[in-house]
Amino acid sequence: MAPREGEVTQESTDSQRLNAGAFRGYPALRDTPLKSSHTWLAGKRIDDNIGNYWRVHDKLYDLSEFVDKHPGGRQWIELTRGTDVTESFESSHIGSTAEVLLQKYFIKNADNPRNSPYTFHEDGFYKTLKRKALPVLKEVGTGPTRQMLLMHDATAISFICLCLCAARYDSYMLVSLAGLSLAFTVAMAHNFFHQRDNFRMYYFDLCPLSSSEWRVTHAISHHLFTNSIYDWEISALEPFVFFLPDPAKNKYVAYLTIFWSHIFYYMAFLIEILKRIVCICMGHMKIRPENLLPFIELLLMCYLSSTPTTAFKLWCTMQSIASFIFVYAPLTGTHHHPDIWHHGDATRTDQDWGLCQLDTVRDRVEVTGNLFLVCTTFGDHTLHHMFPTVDHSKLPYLYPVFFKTCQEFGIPFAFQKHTDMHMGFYRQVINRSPNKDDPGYKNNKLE
Ligand code: HEM
Repeated sequence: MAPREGEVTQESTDSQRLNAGAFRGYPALRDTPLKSSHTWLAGKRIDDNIGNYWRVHDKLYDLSEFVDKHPGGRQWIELTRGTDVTESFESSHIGSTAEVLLQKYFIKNADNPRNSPYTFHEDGFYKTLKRKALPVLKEVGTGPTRQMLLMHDATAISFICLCLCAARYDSYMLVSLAGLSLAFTVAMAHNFFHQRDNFRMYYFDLCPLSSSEWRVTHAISHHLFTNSIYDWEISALEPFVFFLPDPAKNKYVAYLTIFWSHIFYYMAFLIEILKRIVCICMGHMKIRPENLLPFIELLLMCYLSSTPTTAFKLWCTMQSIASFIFVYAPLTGTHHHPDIWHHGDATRTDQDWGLCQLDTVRDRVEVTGNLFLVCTTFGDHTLHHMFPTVDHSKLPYLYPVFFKTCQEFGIPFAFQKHTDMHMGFYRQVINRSPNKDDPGYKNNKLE
């Protein structure tokens, strides 16, 4: 698709193979070698070009006074200064309280059109769905159920116990179980870092990933611009894993991806530590207290194990197993398949944000209906993308209104089989042919 009028061209270079699609320009700093939340936000500030304000739709607001008052926590507002937060604002709040409050901070109308192509029309899919979801959520609430809290605390406690026992007895069997518990704990913590500040979101930091970093690279970037060139999770693995259907994609590298993606699953957590150290040294990040949790685990294991070398080996084994389990499920089960929209594929004419989200995500039938499997393997993913701040334990209540809205808008929503999604992931990483068909569900199933 041709770039729109007024395209931001100063950031584009000849080395960029991809066009901007429906966005105004190719994202600034997208191809920087060390990709982090810092570089993504810095790039977005350049592209959105609104100075020190916050943009919601076509208006600019000064939220400086609101940072400490935000019920969702100061970080969401603080981090997004100088950017267009329309998608975050719309998807994080279900009722009208935030919208009414926002008027207090109005400064002026924006001079330029939004960089993002997504729309939120009152009669569009997303706003209609939100209106239908509101009475349901008023009745059941948006926060976690007791079962959810107990399940999460139980996996966290079992992780700590297994990790310490593994070190005490130098046991690779126990440390493998600790790795499994860690993966479950971290996956469930993903549910919590999307919500208002709460201590369970820090369970995410029990592994070398960072909840604070993921609020940007995952909650703000991936969730709002899924599978587009603004999705950090798409650009972060390039050039090793190239998800976009680019005809210029190197065929041999693409096939090799199938091989090295398996190594990546194991290494992701350990690579993250090296990346964090480099980012801290470059001044892109500050050490946060929760970042020290994996090192505290290592120190405790050194204290209990026969030798520090054994403890280190056990710790690396535990983190690698957790890494494999945590990374594998979302990567192969949610967003990647040749029939799912990726930047470069034909785009729908109606760019309603909710409809575009539907084009980029699928749900596996095998995990739906089981809260533990949903939370540990990224199930109920479509509804989670529509309502990221609603707890996973409350999402099932939204299926009736979701199905009804899909029916109203002629969307033949259907669950997929895990094997279809799994094979689709490998087909997508070697896929070099952009989809010319309209995106969306086709004949109710993926091939
Ligand atoms: C930068 C974009 C923003 C993000 C990512 C964000 C995120 C969040 C989150 C995660 C929650 C907690 C939801 C929950 O757990 O129930 C929340 C609640 C809330 N936020 Fe924001 N927020 C943003 C901007 C704003 C702005 C600009 C306002 C108003 C000026 C606002 C007002 C509120 C209010 C009133 C709540 C309480 C729940 C509600 O009434 O919807 N937020 N926000």
